[in-house]
Amino acid sequence: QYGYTLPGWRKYNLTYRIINYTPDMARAAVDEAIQEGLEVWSKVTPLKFTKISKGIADIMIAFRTRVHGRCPRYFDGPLGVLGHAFPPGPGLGGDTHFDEDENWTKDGAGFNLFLVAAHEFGHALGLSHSNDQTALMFPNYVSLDPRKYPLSQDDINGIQSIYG
Ligand SMILES: O=C1CC=C(NS(=O)(=O)c2ccc(-c3ccccc3)cc2)CC1=O
Ligand SMILES: [Zn+2]
Repeated sequence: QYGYTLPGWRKYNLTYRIINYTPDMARAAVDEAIQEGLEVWSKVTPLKFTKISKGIADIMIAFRTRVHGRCPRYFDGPLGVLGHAFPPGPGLGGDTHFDEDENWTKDGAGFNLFLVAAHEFGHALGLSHSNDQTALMFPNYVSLDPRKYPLSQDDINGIQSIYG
């Protein structure tokens, strides 16, 4: 069960923009992993996500290493933290960064971008971590088959408590 949920976005139509691409995967595979990571959540809420290719999106997505830009959180090189996302809000709110020092993949090798993205987008939408070990919002990465990796009831309860 969730400890707490942060206030969510006060709108259902959200935009996202992929600022840069990891060299680990084909661009189309990154686009697909991100889109599917967002669809995990839009399937169970009224949320709609629209991809834009310039300007400021609600959810700005980037691959970064170590200290990066004006981001208050840093990455730690290979392994360790894989990504971070900021809770809903203006500016940095909703922005999601992935650690470029990881090996991003679309299958079981390295870290599966779809899986980590789905988890991070949970944070970008206002969810905290779940203590339900079958939940997508569980704090530890599990490399289950990403396509059959359904949301747990705990994830659904959490997101619907914000955007029901
Ligand atoms: O707020 C935080 C702080 C630390 C994090 N650690 S992580 O980047 O190594 C990470 C851990 C687990 C996942 C994950 C959990 C369940 C399913 C898929 C991914 C994703 C990223 C991830 C995160 O979102
Ligand atoms: Zn960052």
